[in-house]
Amino acid sequence: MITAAARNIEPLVASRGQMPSGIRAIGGFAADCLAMELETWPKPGLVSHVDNGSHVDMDAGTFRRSAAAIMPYLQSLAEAGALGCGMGVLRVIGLEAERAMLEATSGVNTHRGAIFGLGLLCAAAGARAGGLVDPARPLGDVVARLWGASILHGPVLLHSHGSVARRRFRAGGARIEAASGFPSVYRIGLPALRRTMPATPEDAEAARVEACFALIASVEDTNLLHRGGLEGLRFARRAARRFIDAGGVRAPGWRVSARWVHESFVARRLSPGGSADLLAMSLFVDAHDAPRS
Ligand SMILES: CC(C)(COP(=O)(O)OP(=O)(O)OC[C@H]1O[C@@H](n2cnc3c(N)ncnc32)[C@H](O[C@H]2O[C@H](COP(=O)(O)OP(=O)(O)OP(=O)(O)O)[C@@H](O)[C@H]2O)[C@@H]1O)[C@@H](O)C(=O)NCCC(=O)NCCS
Ligand SMILES: Nc1ncnc2[nH]cnc12
Repeated sequence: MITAAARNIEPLVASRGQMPSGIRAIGGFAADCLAMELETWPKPGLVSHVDNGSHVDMDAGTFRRSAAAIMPYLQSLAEAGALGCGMGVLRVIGLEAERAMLEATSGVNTHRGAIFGLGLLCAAAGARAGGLVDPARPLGDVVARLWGASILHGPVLLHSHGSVARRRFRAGGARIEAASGFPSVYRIGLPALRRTMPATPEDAEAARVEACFALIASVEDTNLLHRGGLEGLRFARRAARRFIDAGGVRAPGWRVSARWVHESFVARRLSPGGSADLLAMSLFVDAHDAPRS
């Protein structure tokens, strides 16, 4: 499928038919990672196939429509990465993806953070599969190396919830995370996924729950700051940390404790949307980067 953004970028269209199949699969797999994030429960305060968490304006259907709408743009980002495009082109595609998301959700922001972070990882996967960088280099390093400086010095959204929270609380947010090569993915999300070593589909969901809680326990999530201020961020991190320190999904009766944490977030209207995005990114990286020996 050729997106409006890709129509504006002639080399992308001209070379699409010649893209190796490994590159052609990147966008679809990234959308699968968004679906796996959604199909994870209990996830404190977040929307899932089971309930709407702390949200009244979106449900699982909204997220599914959003993921389907942005999938072709994630694929365009992979192809742009394979063609060696700079941040200017990636930003055009990213902004088009945000518009497609808002159209699919009737104006609700479901995946802006994921479009940005997962989108950059798709571009990095494209660059690596296209032979533009060392094939052993982790995707996060590829993002930092190829686009880190432009991410930090690019235009800033002045009125987003995230930018208000970042200014008010001096938080880093999605741009710092991406420009530094996604430390939360590599140091927190990915190790949590891998240490729980899924053997069955049910175990795979448990591994995603573990990674989600581990991320909430450490990420400076501007969504939590937006909804709950510093108090909300601290509450969320402490509750998630207690769950992990008590053994996480390896503790007997973990589902009951995880559900209790989920309900305590809903009672406070807290929603760690940044950690949800980082969970999807961890799943993407888990499949693309070999474990370090
Ligand atoms: C660079 C942008 C991402 C700019 O966005 P912004 O200025 O808003 O920056 P951040 O605050 O840093 O966060 C943006 C979103 O990223 C997620 N996020 C939050 N904290 C982190 C973190 N520490 N690390 C990584 N990611 C993080 C989070 O996204 C999720 O939350 C969104 C829902 O938010 P909101 O609408 O506020 O939701 P509600 O609480 O529901 O609102 P109300 O009900 O109260 O009304 C959702 O999207 C999740 O994904 C942050 O929101 C970027 O947007 C940008 O510059 N884009 C331009 C395009 C571009 O450059 N693209 C590059 C190539 S793809
Ligand atoms: N499952 C989810 N619930 C709420 N906000 C999110 N942002 C990204 N994924 C989310």
